[in-house]
Amino acid sequence: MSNLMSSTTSKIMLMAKRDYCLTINSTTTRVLTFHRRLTCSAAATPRLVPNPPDLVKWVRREGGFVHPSVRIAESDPYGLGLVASEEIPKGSELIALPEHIPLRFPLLESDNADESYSNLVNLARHVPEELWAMRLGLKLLQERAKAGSFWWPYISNLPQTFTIPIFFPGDDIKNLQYAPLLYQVNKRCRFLLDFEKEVRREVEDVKLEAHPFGGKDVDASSLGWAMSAVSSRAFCLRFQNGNHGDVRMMLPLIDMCNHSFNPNAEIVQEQRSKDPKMLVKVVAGMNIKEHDHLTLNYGCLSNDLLLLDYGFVVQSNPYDCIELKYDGGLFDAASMAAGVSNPSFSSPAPWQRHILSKLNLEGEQALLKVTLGGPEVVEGRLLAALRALLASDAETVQKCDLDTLKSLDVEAPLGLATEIAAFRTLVALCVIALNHFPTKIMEDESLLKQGVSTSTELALQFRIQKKSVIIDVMRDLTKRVKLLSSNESIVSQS
Ligand SMILES: C[S@@+](CC[C@H](N)C(=O)[O-])C[C@H]1O[C@@H](n2cnc3c(N)ncnc32)[C@H](O)[C@@H]1O
Repeated sequence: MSNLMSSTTSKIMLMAKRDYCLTINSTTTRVLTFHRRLTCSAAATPRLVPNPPDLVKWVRREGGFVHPSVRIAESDPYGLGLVASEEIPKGSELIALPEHIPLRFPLLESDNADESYSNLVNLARHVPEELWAMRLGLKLLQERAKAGSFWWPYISNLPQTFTIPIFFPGDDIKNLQYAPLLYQVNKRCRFLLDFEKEVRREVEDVKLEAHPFGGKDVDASSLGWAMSAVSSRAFCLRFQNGNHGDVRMMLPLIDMCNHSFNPNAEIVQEQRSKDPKMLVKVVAGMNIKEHDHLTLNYGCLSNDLLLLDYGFVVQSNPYDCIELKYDGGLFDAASMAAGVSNPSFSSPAPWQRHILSKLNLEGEQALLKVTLGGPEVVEGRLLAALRALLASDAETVQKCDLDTLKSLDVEAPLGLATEIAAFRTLVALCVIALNHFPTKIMEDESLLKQGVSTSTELALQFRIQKKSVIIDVMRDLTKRVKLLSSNESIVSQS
């Protein structure tokens, strides 16, 4: 329960002042500061410099290919995007980039032997794997600071600000109303503040030639900018040859494509396209009409990840879900509210414990986070646990394999009564989860209508979507209970 929409006030939060800044335990430290207001409207997505060089021309000049009917254009409300100025047939090559254009962090010492580079690699070692975007962000900052960088035509076209929650005013972080996301935002803010100190310590006595950022000061704000630029734009390419594995890189121009779960374009890698000159290509996945925006699928991502890494939320996102903690006390309470007498979640029998261990819901390494929503509707481990713990006898359960217990497609593997009890418990859990949100969807919607800042709008949209996920799960399960109950009454009548 502790993980579920807790109202715990976070110790670290971003506070709204005239600019955006970050505070720790109420001691104001101006670190993440932007002199322009956060906004995501297209016309107001300022780039790093007012009139950056033409990116299309640069890619072509460097040996890349850009389809003659592809243009950079406003893509309201998504910022800039790529648009077809004429019809483009399915299968057409849209963009191709040679090996030297993507921006990556080559960790091979021989690739870059100078001292400033080794210092950069040393800094990157302080970044945990899950914050990989900061590692590549260090390389981006190095190139941003370098006079005459090869990538300046690309970097100067990057947005000046991002609508990512680490830059939200404190009130809007709270407005998200969802503990798992608040936890991630706070963790990232804390990391940036600590990393700022680390970077300053490491470069303090370094001479100018060896300075990773050409002597320029790097604070939490610029680190946050770089991390956000990378997390919202980098792609992960998979290499089969040369032991590269997965490599994250920034793909100039390709990263002007906005996201859709039904994209009209796709990325093809050099191995598949059999064109050794080009590292990566974008190809039309369907016929693209004149004025259509080119879109790529950034991945099957929940709104938590979309907001945290990209700064936007998708309505009715099929991959959105809510997190719950598997907790005996909470599940007993939900089960009793659903009309089950004497549920055994707090004190499972030894055979039930055995199943919980197999589901990794018990034991030292147990993973207690379970999810509702998304394509699965109920996470398989959670469904199997409910079915097994609400079943009356060990024998019936032990006859079923774990995959059957985990599947929502297998109807009532332990009998109708157990299935109805499991679904009713889930519906009661949904009610508890919904009641944890301090506001109702209708209140959120009327706040949205009042005209709010971009960060408030994003926070409101995010929490509306989370509540909608819960309501959709409740609807789905209630329908299943009704169907099962009618089957049950047919069985008892006959
Ligand atoms: C890879 S960049 C795409 C180019 C970007 N629009 C620009 O102006 O540079 C990703 C960013 O575009 C915006 N974006 C992309 N797809 C979006 C979508 N479906 N809804 C809202 N914003 C989107 C978000 O700001 C995201 O962080």
